[in-house]
Amino acid sequence: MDVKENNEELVREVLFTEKQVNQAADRCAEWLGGIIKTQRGVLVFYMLEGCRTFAQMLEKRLLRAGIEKELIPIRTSSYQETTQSSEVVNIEDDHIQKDQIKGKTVVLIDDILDTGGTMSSLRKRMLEYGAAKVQICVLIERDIERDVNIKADMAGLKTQRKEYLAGVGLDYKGLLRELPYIAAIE
Ligand SMILES: O=P(O)(O)OC[C@H]1O[C@H](OP(=O)(O)OP(=O)(O)O)[C@H](O)[C@@H]1O
Ligand SMILES: Nc1nc2[nH]cnc2c(=O)[nH]1
Repeated sequence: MDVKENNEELVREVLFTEKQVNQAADRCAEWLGGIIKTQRGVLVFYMLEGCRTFAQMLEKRLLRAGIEKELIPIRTSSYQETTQSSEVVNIEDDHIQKDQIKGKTVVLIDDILDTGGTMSSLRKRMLEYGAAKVQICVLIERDIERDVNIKADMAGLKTQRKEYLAGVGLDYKGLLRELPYIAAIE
C-alpha cells in the first residue's frame, strides 16, 4: 500500500513502532491467558470498531499458546467521526446473554483507554448484569488524570502524550485504522 493510500501524510509522529505494538500484544495475551486458565467461565468482551485489530492479535496469540477462547464483540461509540468524546456512550449489547454474566469474571478489552468514559460505562453495565469482577485490558492507556475513576489492570503501552492517536485499529475521522504502528495525529 503506498503512502497516499494509507493517508500517512496525516501522521505527525510514530509513537510506537510495529515491533513495540507486537510486543505489547504479546504481554497482553500472556496476561489474558493467565486469567482464562486460572478462573472458571471467564467472559471476554472487546469493543468495536477500533478494537477489532487488537482482538485479532490477542486471539492469534492465545491460539498459539493453546488457548481457544471466543472474544465477544460489543459495539460502543462515543467519538463518532470526531476527535472529541461525547458524554453519551452508545453500547449495543442486545446480542449478549445477560444471565450468563451473573457471578462471572468479565474481561473488557479495548484499543485505548483515554477519558475512560467508554470503559466506565461498560464496566457499570457489566456490574449491573451481575458480573462478580471486571478486569480491564487495553493496548494503550493514556497515563493522565481522569474525571472518571478507572485504570487498566493491564495496558500493553502507556503514554502521557496528549495528541489524538491513530493506527492498529484506532481511526482518525474514519482513516488510518490500517496503520501497523501507533501515530500521533493532532
Ligand atoms: O476512553 P475514551 O475516551 O472513552 O475513549 C476510548 C474509546 O474511543 C474509541 O472508540 P470510538 O468511540 O471512537 O469508536 P470506534 O471504536 O468505532 O472508533 C476507542 O476505540 C475506545 O473504545
Ligand atoms: N483513534 C482514537 N480514538 C480515541 N478514542 C479516545 N482517544 C482516542 C485517540 O486518541 N484516538
